[in-house]
Amino acid sequence: MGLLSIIRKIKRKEKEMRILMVGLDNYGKTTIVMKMNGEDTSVISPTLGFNIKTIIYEKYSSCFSKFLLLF
Ligand SMILES: Nc1nc2c(ncn2[C@@H]2O[C@H](COP(=O)(O)OP(=O)(O)OP(=O)(O)O)[C@@H](O)[C@H]2O)c(=O)[nH]1
Ligand SMILES: [Mg+2]
Repeated sequence: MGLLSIIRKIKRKEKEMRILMVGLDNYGKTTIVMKMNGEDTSVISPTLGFNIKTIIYEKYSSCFSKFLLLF
């Protein structure tokens, strides 16, 4: 069994989902992620660069990322 198949097997067991959130500035991406995580959303500042967050929801752990796209 190769290393890649071992990693795939572990990931399948963990039921990990990776979600990439991309959108225009000031569209509420961070607010959605913070609300889902039960965090206070009264003071939110613009995300600089990108942000990676892990949320444990029941058996699932989700990873949210925001990427800065450069053209
Ligand atoms: N009225 C209203 N305001 C919202 C809503 N969702 C977010 N906001 C506000 O919109 C502003 C921007 O929200 P953010 O969550 O920082 O948006 P973002 O997409 O992460 O922005 P960047 O990090 O700059 O890309 C904040 O002041 C929020 O309070 C909504 O559903 N309704
Ligand atoms: Mg943000």
